[in-house]
Amino acid sequence: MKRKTTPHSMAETGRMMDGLRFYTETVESDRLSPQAFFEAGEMEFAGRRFYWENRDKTRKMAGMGHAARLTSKDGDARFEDIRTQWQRLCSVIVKEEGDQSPVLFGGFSFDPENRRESEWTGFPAALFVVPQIQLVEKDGRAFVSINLVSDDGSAAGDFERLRLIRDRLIHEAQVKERMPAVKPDVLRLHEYAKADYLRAVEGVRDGILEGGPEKVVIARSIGLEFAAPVRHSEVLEHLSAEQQESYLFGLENGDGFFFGATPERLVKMEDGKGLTACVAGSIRRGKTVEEDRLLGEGLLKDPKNREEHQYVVQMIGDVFRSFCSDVRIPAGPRLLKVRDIQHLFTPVEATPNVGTDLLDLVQALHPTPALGGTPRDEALRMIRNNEKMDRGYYGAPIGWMDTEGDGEFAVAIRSGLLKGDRAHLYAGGGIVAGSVPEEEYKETWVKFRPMMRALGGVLHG
Ligand SMILES: C=C(O[C@@H]1C=C(C(=O)O)C=C[C@H]1O)C(=O)O
Ligand SMILES: [Mg+2]
Repeated sequence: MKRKTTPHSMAETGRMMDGLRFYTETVESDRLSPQAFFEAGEMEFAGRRFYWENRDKTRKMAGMGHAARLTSKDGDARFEDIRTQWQRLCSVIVKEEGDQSPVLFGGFSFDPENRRESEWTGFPAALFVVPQIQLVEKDGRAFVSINLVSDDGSAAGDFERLRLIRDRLIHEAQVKERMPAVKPDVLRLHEYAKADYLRAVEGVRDGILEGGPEKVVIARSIGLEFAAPVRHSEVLEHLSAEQQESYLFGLENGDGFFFGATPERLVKMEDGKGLTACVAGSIRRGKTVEEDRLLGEGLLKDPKNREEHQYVVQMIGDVFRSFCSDVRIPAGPRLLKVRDIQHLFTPVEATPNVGTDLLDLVQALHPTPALGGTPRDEALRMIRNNEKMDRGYYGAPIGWMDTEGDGEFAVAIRSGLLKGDRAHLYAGGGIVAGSVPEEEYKETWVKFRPMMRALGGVLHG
């Protein structure tokens, strides 16, 4: 491991003693499991960690501590608020050749206009963090960075302290016996307001039939109570073993841990390319190869599911055409099969216009009709009026950005909020004219399966 003795360019910049500086320093490490690293940070950084894996597993990240915590309470300006704060930090970065870009990781709430009191108290309209210690695994190589924001030139001592912690975390992640991951002991399952959910689906469907919006996504939540507080690293370990075709995310915010395994990309920016995906329309996996194939083929041909899907393709296409050139969308969907469910899937690629950044696309896309509906504003009003819950960060963008403008956001579905020995899990579905409430109810059970499986709950659907 390479070890620098001078805090990079701090020697020069430190002397200025004025103004904000954003220091970063990277070492490359071998043999480092990002999950073991996350777990190693439990004592020191509980409540201030995050975890991320993309779907193709070319990038895994663990973050500990907050070099900076960027938030916004303002529903309308939240994207701009985060962009402004991040750009300010990026403009004072002190970084040498070989240092990796620091990352900003976090998420947005689904609907900042939802003002219900809920389990989401303490999660602002936007919450992003720059970790003090960041592990990025890219194409199999592990880079550990220290990030430090300072405005009084006294960073050197803090840097030394963080180097010691970094080395200890690396060492623990490499050599310490990991605690065996066991499934939590579930005491109780709460099905909140099933009747309310069925009524909401029916009411929304009738509204659609009477000439209201064309599609509205209605969700519900269930609760689990455990015999003991559940360790966050264990949840991630189960999810990553069980949901290999999905993004994996975990964001700690004090005593809350928002986690999930989602198959749905919202948008990725890399090397001047913009990538997004339409994921909507669902059926369970078959018990045999043959049944699975038949279910998949049935899904591809099913008019109700094709309709759910098509609204998403239309809207995402419109957004991409207005922000990008060279937009490529396949003529029809294919299947996306993950452990517990199969979806209709249409990937989209384009070249973002000069001046369009990742947050522009996140803002314009959220929520797509995969989680909101068509037309968007009318659908959001119907969700607010019919869903008896607060989605919090469920269904909203979660992801990361670097200082170069690259990054990726996923749609935070197949997710839950864990607080000690309690968890809230969330799932919904796209309601269109042809939706049948009991069928939609069953579909939500299929979508609860990834979280239920990871948390030791009984699987339905
Ligand atoms: C709303 C969810 O998923 C969305 C709804 C789908 C559907 O109704 O077919 C499929 C994928 C997602 O677009 C969820 O998982 O909670
Ligand atoms: Mg559906």
